[in-house]
Amino acid sequence: MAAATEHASSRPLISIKSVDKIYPNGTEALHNVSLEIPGKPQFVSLLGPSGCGKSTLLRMISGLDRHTGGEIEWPTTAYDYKGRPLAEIGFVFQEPTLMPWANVFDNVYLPLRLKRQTRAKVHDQVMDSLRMVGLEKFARSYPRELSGGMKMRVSIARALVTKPKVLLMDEPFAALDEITRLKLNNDLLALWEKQNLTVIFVTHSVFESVYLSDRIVVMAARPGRILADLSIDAPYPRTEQFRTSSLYNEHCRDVSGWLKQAMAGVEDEH
Ligand SMILES: Nc1ncnc2c1ncn2[C@@H]1O[C@H](COP(=O)(O)OP(=O)(O)OP(=O)(O)O)[C@@H](O)[C@H]1O
Repeated sequence: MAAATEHASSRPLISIKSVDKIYPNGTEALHNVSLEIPGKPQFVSLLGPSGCGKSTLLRMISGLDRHTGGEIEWPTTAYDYKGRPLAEIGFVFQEPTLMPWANVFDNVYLPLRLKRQTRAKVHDQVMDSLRMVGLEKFARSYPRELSGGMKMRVSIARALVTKPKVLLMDEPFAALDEITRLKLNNDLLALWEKQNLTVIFVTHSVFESVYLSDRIVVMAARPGRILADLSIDAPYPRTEQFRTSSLYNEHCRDVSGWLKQAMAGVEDEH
């Protein structure tokens, strides 16, 4: 049994092989994208200029949309009859997309309700998820009573309530003010370290990606493709001290260099 578990964790969680995506209007959003997400939890950022296919890649991984070429495999996970992975995936979008007529508890309960779980049965599970994001006291509040940062926390709690293996986040903090964003960066890292979770995080920000990630995948546009796969070898937990360190600055400089190349569409040796 131990050997089987060991074997499972040494296999990749997600294997993306030569994936293409051409939208029906002819836009080549992804060209020959290959990426392996290991079984051991990582914090991976997808960084790149507008239109390089970050959101498209996230949607392909989630199964929300189909690629037009190549393979996306989940070697340790079964598939449903439509070929979608049965691994629990949580998705957080830039907008919190909460139901305004439902309170915080019911918004977080939604994914479990869709799985036909009764409110009574999963009450503690929903409250645990709210506790993870520090909102257990706001279970009965309505979205209109919450700040932008709190709404985003509800959205994260909703994504985590099914205990996913993978959390896909599409520019989740882009619409928030700087202070709230920095606070949520720290909270997200604390959650990630506790939950045995893989996070795939889309961002435009070099600073945010270096602070959060142990791996940054830099993408370029026209067609969307991977330019660099970088590791950020700074230890966790990361704190304000890391943000002001020379190591952080070095990584930011390096990643900025790659981003500049991505924006210029230059693929020379870095
Ligand atoms: N449903 C669609 N139909 C046609 N083209 C699309 C569709 N969705 C995205 N695209 C195009 O595919 C390319 C990649 O888009 P995508 O949204 O994945 O990029 P992105 O890197 O996430 O951009 P941004 O950072 O601006 O969100 C763009 O040229 C976009 O216009």
